[in-house]
Amino acid sequence: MIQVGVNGYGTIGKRVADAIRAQPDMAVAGVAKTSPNFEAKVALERGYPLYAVDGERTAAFEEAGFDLSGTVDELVAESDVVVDATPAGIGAENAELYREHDTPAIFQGGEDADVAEVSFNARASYEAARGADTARVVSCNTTGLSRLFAPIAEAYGIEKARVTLVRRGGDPGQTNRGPINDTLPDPVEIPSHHGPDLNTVFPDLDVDTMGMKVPATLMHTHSVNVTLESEADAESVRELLDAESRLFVLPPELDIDGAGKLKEFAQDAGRPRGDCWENCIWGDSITVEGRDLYLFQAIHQEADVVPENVDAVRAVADTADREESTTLTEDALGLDGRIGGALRDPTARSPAVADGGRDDD
Ligand SMILES: NC(=O)C1=CN([C@@H]2O[C@H](COP(=O)(O)OP(=O)(O)OC[C@H]3O[C@@H](n4cnc5c(N)ncnc54)[C@H](OP(=O)(O)O)[C@@H]3O)[C@@H](O)[C@H]2O)C=CC1
Ligand SMILES: O=C(OP(=O)(O)O)[C@H](O)COP(=O)(O)O
Repeated sequence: MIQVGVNGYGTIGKRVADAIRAQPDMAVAGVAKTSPNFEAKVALERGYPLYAVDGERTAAFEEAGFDLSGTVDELVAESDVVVDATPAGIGAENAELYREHDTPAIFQGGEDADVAEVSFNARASYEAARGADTARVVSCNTTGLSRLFAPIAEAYGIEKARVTLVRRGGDPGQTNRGPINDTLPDPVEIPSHHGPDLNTVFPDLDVDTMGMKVPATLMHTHSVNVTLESEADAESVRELLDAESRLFVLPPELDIDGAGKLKEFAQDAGRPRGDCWENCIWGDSITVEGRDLYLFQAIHQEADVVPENVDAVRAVADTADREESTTLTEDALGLDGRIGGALRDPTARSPAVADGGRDDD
């Protein structure tokens, strides 16, 4: 069993902890937070040992009636691998602690690329992370684009890619985020940070990205244009993408017009928290004109990096190759590349549903 500490139990950390717990070869050593809020209560109810970020915070947890197992320093000492899911910039501050303990660490996309040896995407850079001391799971948007570009580059070659990213303003619980009544070029500079970030995964990819922020919380939407190096047709591209386990090519008969129905579908299908771990590509949007491919995809920002974090743990622990790890991850989560797979077989519920994961306590 790989003992995994999760430092930062917010939007990403709580999902990663549940996904780790669902794996047959991993256990959650504990989770760490700064404040004794509802997520601390959920962590304890799910049976995760709870740690405070430092000794100064322990009194607040105790006053709120939450039992602590210690501080982050002790959590790192208990862990074979740490997943750092703290807010952007805090991960870099924590890097020294992980080094001191000689504990391999996985960082998130809010950190600069130089926080880690490898920019990680399971489809594109798994092998580069094997046995590394540090890896950074690239951001939700970069993860979504890496999953898309890897098979396209292998099958057709990419001469040039152009992406407009229509980004959600904040996550559903982030009441301090916006915009609430505007559509912003964000960042206004071109390329947005996503293009250079993609180049940390695909050094030779010629890609331009433009970012926006809009008053939405559910998902990001990407408008993608790829000039291919060789001829293709829409049907063969659809088949290529449909064969990828972390890409869900939406069939038109589902009549899903946006992120709202996607989330509803995921909830109806029994996905924990209504999470869409896969990229959701509108099949009808896949169009090829000459060597130009066009499509729209939705990225559930809270969810797509979750299976990637699980694979990153196996990569740095060097316990499995890419094929073994991604298969294990997907089987344990019930990630079927369809979202509605569970609907077709009512007895086949995701093991990660309802109780937060595998019950091995
Ligand atoms: N949200 C998203 O859509 C995505 C986020 N990411 C990246 O993932 C990372 C985490 O983001 P997200 O989950 O949204 O962040 P959240 O703010 O939702 O969660 C952060 C967690 O870290 C805890 N925390 C705060 N400060 C510290 C600290 N000094 N040490 C340890 N823990 C601390 C918080 O605890 P408490 O609440 O008690 O203060 C909270 O549990 C960032 O790098 C982000 O860029 C990547 C993809 C998508
Ligand atoms: O990593 C993300 O987005 P990004 O790829 O646009 O930087 C996550 O959606 C978090 O972004 P945020 O910094 O807008 O919360």
